[in-house]
Order: sequence, then structure tokens, then C-alpha cells
Amino acid sequence: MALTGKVAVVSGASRGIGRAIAIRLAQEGAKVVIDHPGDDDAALETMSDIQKFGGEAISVKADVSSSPEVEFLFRETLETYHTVDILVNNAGICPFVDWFEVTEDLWDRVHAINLKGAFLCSQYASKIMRDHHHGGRIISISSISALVGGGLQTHYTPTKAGIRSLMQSLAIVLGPYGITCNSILPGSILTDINRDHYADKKILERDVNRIPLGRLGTPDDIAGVAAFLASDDARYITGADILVDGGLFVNLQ
Ligand SMILES: NC(=O)C1=CN([C@@H]2O[C@H](COP(=O)(O)OP(=O)(O)OC[C@H]3O[C@@H](n4cnc5c(N)ncnc54)[C@H](O)[C@@H]3O)[C@@H](O)[C@H]2O)C=CC1
Ligand SMILES: C[C@H](O)[C@@H]1OC(=O)[C@H](O)[C@@H]1O
Repeated sequence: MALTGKVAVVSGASRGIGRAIAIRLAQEGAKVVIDHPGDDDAALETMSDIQKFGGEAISVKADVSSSPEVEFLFRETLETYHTVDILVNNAGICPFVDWFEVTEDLWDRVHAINLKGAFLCSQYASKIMRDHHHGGRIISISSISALVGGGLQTHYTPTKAGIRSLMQSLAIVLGPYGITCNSILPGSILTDINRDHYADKKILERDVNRIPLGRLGTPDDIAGVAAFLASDDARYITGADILVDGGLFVNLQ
């Protein structure tokens, strides 16, 4: 197994893409820390799915937008597994809201969870990786929205562009420590984040028709790419993006 003996922290791993990544990394042999913001039942389900195939995981309640809670997340990780080799910055929210209705509070909340959360987790994880002298992998779930706009996502797309930019800058700073920093840019993946949005069949049909591969993505479509970036095969990749969108981005005409 490609990740045997590695310790991976996955933020927002109770559901959706984070959950699929946590399970896939555990299938590859990693010991996984399932971060969640208080989503206990779903986090326990992720953990029990991992334990069913003999994988190892713990779950830790920590809101990534809070520095003391992120400190707690990494303290618990060190107490149980003694190091961190892989961080996946996945936690995120995307309320679909009209531009004229976007409040300062909403703007701040989305930025605090999506972008500040990636900053806090990356800084805590990279200090451990630096001090333990074994290199590491930081993988952030940005979005196709780092490259294009979204009419109902004016408060969200800047956070995804920011995460991609953070990974590029961290690739420079952390390269000398053997820590790679990359982004995955998913297109439209059906999860709880957009389930209500896609309950509107017209919106669903419109979006699917724009995807050359003819379907929305699944969390597993992203999990395999995260496992690759965490593996030794990706050792010379840093500061890069992998767009995983079924061809949506190139479908202009
Ligand atoms: N579903 C999609 O089409 C796309 C999703 N993404 C990104 O993928 C990531 C995962 O989203 P999905 O799995 O789709 O949505 P989801 O809603 O299924 O999962 C989001 C996860 O983040 C966790 N979370 C929310 N606030 C948190 C906080 N303060 N601290 C810790 N965890 C928190 C939730 O508990 C949940 O496990 C997000 O960053 C999202 O922006 C990017 C591109 C497309
Ligand atoms: C949640 C949305 O469906 C999803 O989020 C993104 O980042 C993509 O751009 C999609 O719009």
C-alpha cells in the first residue's frame, strides 16, 4: 500500500469529498485523523467505514476557522499518532447567495472557514513536518472556481482562488523542507454542499450538459487524485493544480 505508516489529517472529513479522501487514504495504509466541526454522527460513520476494512482512524472535533481548535486538532494528532505526514485542507462551505444579499457576516464566515482554515491548518502541520525532518504533503481542495466566476458565489470564489495562491506560495517556502504543496480543483461534484441547488432539475440539466464527460463528479473522482498527490509518485510535483472537472472548463464553444 502506497501510504503505509503515514499519518494524514483531513479537514472536514465527516462528509462528501473529505470523507471519500479520508477513506481512500486509509485504504492506501495511512492512519487518518478525521476532522469535523461537530458533525459527530457523520464523523463516526466515516471512522467505522475505515475500521471495517482494518484501517486506522480517529475523529477530532475542531472548527478550522478557530486557532485554538486547530491547535487542539494537531495536539490530539500528535498524542495519538506522534507526527503528521499529509494534510488535506478540504473543509469548506458554499451557501448559494445573490450578490446583493451577501452580508459582511457571510463574507467573513466563508473566508474564515475556507481560506483562514487552510492557513491555520497548513501552518500547524508544516511546523510539525519541519521539526520532524521527514518532509510532507499539503493538498488543498480549491476549485474550478479559482479560475472562473460564479454569480451566486461572489463570496466563495475568492476563497478558492486564495487557497490556490496559498499553495503556490507555500510550495516556495516549504520546498526546502521537502514539503510539497498542491491544489486540486474540482468541477461540480454532487455532495451536500450543492444538493439543494441541484434539486432544481433545470439547473442540474444545464450544468450536466456543459460537462463533456456527461455527468457531475463524485467524491471518489477527487479521492483518487488526492491519494496520488500524497504518494511517492507525486514527489516532484509542487505548486501545481490538478483540474478534475470532466472537461467543464474547456467547454467554451
Ligand atoms: N462539491 C463541489 O462541487 C465542489 C466542492 N469543492 C470544495 O470541496 C470541499 C468539500 O466540499 P463538499 O464535500 O462538496 O461539501 P460537504 O458539505 O459535503 O462537505 C464539507 C465538509 O466540510 C466540513 N466543515 C464545514 N465547516 C467546517 C469547519 N468550520 N471546520 C471543519 N470542517 C468544516 C463539513 O462538516 C463537511 O464535512 C469544500 O472546500 C468545497 O469548497 C470544490 C469544488 C467543487
Ligand atoms: C458547491 C458548488 O456546486 C461547486 O463549488 C465549486 O467550487 C464549484 O465551482 C461548484 O460550483
